[in-house]
Amino acid sequence: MDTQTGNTATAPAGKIPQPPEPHLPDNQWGRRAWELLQKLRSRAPLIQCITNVVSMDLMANVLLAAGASPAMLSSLNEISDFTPGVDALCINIGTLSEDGLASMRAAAAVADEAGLPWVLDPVAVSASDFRMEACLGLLELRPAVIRGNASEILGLASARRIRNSKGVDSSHQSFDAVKAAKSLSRSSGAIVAVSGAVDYITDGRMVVSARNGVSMLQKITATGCAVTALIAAFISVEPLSALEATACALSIFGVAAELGMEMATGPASLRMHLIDSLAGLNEHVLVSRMNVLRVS
Ligand SMILES: Nc1ncnc2c1ncn2[C@@H]1O[C@H](COP(=O)(O)OP(=O)(O)O)[C@@H](O)[C@H]1O
Ligand SMILES: Cc1ncsc1CCOP(=O)(O)O
Ligand SMILES: [Mg+2]
Repeated sequence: MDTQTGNTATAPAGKIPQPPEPHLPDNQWGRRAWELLQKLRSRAPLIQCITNVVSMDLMANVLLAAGASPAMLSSLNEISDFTPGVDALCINIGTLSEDGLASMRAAAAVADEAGLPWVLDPVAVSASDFRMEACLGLLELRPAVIRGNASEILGLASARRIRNSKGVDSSHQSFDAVKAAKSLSRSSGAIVAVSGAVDYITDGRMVVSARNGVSMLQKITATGCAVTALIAAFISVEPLSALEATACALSIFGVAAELGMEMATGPASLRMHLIDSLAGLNEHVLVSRMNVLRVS
């Protein structure tokens, strides 16, 4: 129940105020993830991605394999016609330009106004003042979820470019950014996910860890971008439980990578087998492999 209004229907994460989500027992995550994946497969939500040029192919294919319908439309001239009709929006600043930023702002403003959930991926936010300022401006348009690697979350949470950041890859471990993630979640109203060997997801109060995945994911470009888009797809079918939807998306992506790794001989074949494994994922395999635990 919304603690401020007394309504049983609550605003999606990012649309403050947001009461804490109830705590899901550790042994229920597999069942919950399967439920959400089935919803996604049956509804085929339309996910608009305004993203970097490196990631478009993998992102669209991961969304399709999961059951969503991706659309990489990004022209400013199309936002007012197209964005109000989407189920969720994914914004990724990986190859940011002036024009791209104008589209991102316009689309996020439409989403905010319409109550559509949207997700921010602050790629390499510490690389330039331009990126940092762009992200800080986008935060004002209330993303439901922010997903980044540890260096990105540390930078964005401090609102200052961190010195030891290294382009798009992380120079920190995910655990090192948990405190920053909680603080960013509280200041932005968004669910914040830090990816890495262990993924951490927080609503500013509780922290959940998702422990699936394989280290070779770091050797395939745009896996972080793709999992952010997957989060957008999951929150579109469960907007009132954005923390659970985010943890399930990260975990399902990790399980698909583990299954793919059993057939892969290197990063290129892992990319292919990950997509196949995601498309073919069944309940038994998902439930037996999922490894999500509440840590605080
Ligand atoms: N060492 C690792 N072991 C297992 N999974 C990993 C590892 N590093 C990253 N991942 C996974 O790879 C995906 C991309 O995460 P990450 O590399 O942190 O993002 P980015 O590509 O944005 O830097 C996530 O699903 C994450 O869980
Ligand atoms: C290599 C590169 N350069 C700009 S965006 C990009 C892709 C980054 O993808 P990810 O954040 O998923 O590693
Ligand atoms: Mg990234």
